[in-house]
Amino acid sequence: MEQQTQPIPATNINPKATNNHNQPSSWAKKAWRLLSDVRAQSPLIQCITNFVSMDLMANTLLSAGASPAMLHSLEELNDFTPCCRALCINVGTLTPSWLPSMKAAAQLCSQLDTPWVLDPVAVSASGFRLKACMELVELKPAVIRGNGSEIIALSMAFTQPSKVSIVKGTDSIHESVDAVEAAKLLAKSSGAIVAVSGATDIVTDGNQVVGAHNGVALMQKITATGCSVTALIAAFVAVDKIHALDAAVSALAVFGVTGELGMKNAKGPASLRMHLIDALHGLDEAALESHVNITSLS
Ligand SMILES: Nc1ncnc2c1ncn2[C@@H]1O[C@H](COP(=O)(O)OP(=O)(O)O)[C@@H](O)[C@H]1O
Ligand SMILES: Cc1ncsc1CCOP(=O)(O)O
Ligand SMILES: [Mg+2]
Repeated sequence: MEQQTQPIPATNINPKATNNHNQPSSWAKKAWRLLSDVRAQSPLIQCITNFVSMDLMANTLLSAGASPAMLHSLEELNDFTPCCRALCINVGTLTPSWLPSMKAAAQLCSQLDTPWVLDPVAVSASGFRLKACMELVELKPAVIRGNGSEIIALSMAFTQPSKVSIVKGTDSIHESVDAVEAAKLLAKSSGAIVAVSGATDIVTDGNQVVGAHNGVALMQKITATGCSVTALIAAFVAVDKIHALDAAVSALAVFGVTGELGMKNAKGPASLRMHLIDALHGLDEAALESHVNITSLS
């Protein structure tokens, strides 16, 4: 049953808040509708992801109401991938033996018009990884989500390959706002919605730029929060593939809000990890509406 809409406290109405209808509360309503659809439809989400993230990613999807499946065997794709509503590909612990599965699954999704989402973890850590990510981008992801350094490097690989800076770790050395132009270029060249996570999560289709300002800095100190929010984007895109930008913004905002709510009970990264999952599972419309902070950055 749909819950009653709560009035929004005046302090939560941001004059720059943006949406398709120019109504301040519209983004919160959209995010709530998408989360409700994920809970109602429980879309099956295939995740071909790194070993570090499998646990948190699966639990994040379950807490949101989706149905995660961490299947990556090439032999299973023809049977399994067509049953999925969306696919999440994450190159965090990439090896040559996994890449053919990633490409085959992405190709299947493109043929079936099933949305898929790419997380280019540590894209510039090696030439092998960078080439693999570029090949995956050619297979038309609906959304690419990375941190600032990853999006800058991946965008640069297509525009100025000789200038790709090597970032060896999985953590960003850039602020997300430093990656806006790179994200726009990557979105235009790939056709994907590009999302950059950070203190402000930025999402663009190459023209429109939206910022989601939720979350807490301690989320960076839990490994695989980035991977997990990418999978959450896949779940939101699964229930509204026509509006991938709205789905990506909403998923990032919802995850950020659960970080803020989880932080109320957390003592450090380990307990935040637990409380964040609990907060996602229990999130209601009133809490979402009063915390969501999304603005236009165009
Ligand atoms: N300084 C910050 N303040 C608030 N939230 C943050 C901050 N940095 C990262 N986050 C949040 O943490 C999650 C993971 O983002 P990030 O750390 O950028 O990804 P990755 O782990 O891939 O590097 C995202 O939901 C993001 O919004
Ligand atoms: C530490 C690490 N090493 C390879 S993948 C991975 C997890 C990265 O997760 P996230 O990008 O969400 O921090
Ligand atoms: Mg990451």
